[in-house]
Amino acid sequence: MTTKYDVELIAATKRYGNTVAVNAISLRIASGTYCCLLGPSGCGKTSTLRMIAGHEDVSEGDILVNNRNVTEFAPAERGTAMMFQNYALFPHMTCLENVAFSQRMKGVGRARRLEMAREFLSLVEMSAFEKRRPGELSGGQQQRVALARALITKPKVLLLDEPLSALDPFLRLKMREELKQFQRELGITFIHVTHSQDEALALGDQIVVMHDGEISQSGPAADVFDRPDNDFVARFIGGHNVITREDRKVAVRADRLKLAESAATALMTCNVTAVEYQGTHARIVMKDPDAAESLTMQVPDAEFKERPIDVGADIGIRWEAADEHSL
Ligand SMILES: Nc1ncnc2c1ncn2[C@@H]1O[C@H](COP(=O)(O)OP(=O)(O)OP(=O)(O)O)[C@@H](O)[C@H]1O
Repeated sequence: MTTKYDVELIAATKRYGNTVAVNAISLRIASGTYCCLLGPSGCGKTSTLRMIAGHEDVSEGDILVNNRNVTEFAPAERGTAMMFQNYALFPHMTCLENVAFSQRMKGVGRARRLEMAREFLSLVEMSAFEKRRPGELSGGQQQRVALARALITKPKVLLLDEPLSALDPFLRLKMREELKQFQRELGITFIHVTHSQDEALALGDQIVVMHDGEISQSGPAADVFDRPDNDFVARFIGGHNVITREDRKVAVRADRLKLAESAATALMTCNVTAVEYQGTHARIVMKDPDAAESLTMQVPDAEFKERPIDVGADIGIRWEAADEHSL
């Protein structure tokens, strides 16, 4: 079966004056999938999303949505909808009016557009709040209204710019689950910008790691986590140590480093600089005296209780050859 792609970027570049925010990136996003654009601040994620949405001109290259070249199209003509970081709801309108707004702009009659808006408010379980204004809602509720407002345009692709960043940690997890559920139920493509590795791993069928305006790696979440292509991805995606072994660099996951049983089985000796107890495991930060960088090891809770490790101790560590990933 051939894969169908909803979004394709062909050597897309975004320049602001002399700043190259996005440098000739090419990317394909399969239909009906959840794609996360992940990377540190300033790497070009938002510019990429805004080029897809049509809120930002493309300096060079092309954007295809549903196999149509939309590079010169206005945002409303692209088959995409955008959900903004601060939700951008109109404060003077009720939830119902906010959701119905795009249909009013399209000239849909009042009765029909309110009926449609009610349908989408019901989809996000916000029917009971239709008469409230955004200022009278919690962050999570505002987010649901913003989602209904984006979905009412029946987009092929929903673009989400840091949609969870304004929420407290508890609500963030709950809304994260809900976004994934909506995406599955609706079967449309979601492209979600985040700087959170956890969020990208939890949500993304495809993760696109960006760095300095370029794509460092793109692939299924488990591939990007288990088989980082380079140092940047290994470090950024978290949970990996980059270790130099006889002039080659390897990545080893923090949960795959072990305390050596004896000096003879140790591959390295490190000095412990920090110990953080984290409930299910302890996070041990240590330094190889011959290297500039720190290493991190995760020790399961039971093991840590049996063999506690103190700051300042010199410990031997090892790992299995199968857990080494060459960079
Ligand atoms: N309107 C603009 N004018 C000039 N430079 C800009 C503009 N918008 C973004 N940039 C620059 O382009 C680069 C990429 O910015 P972008 O907002 O796409 O990054 P990002 O990865 O989304 O960052 P963040 O996570 O901080 O939002 C940055 O160096 C930024 O300073």
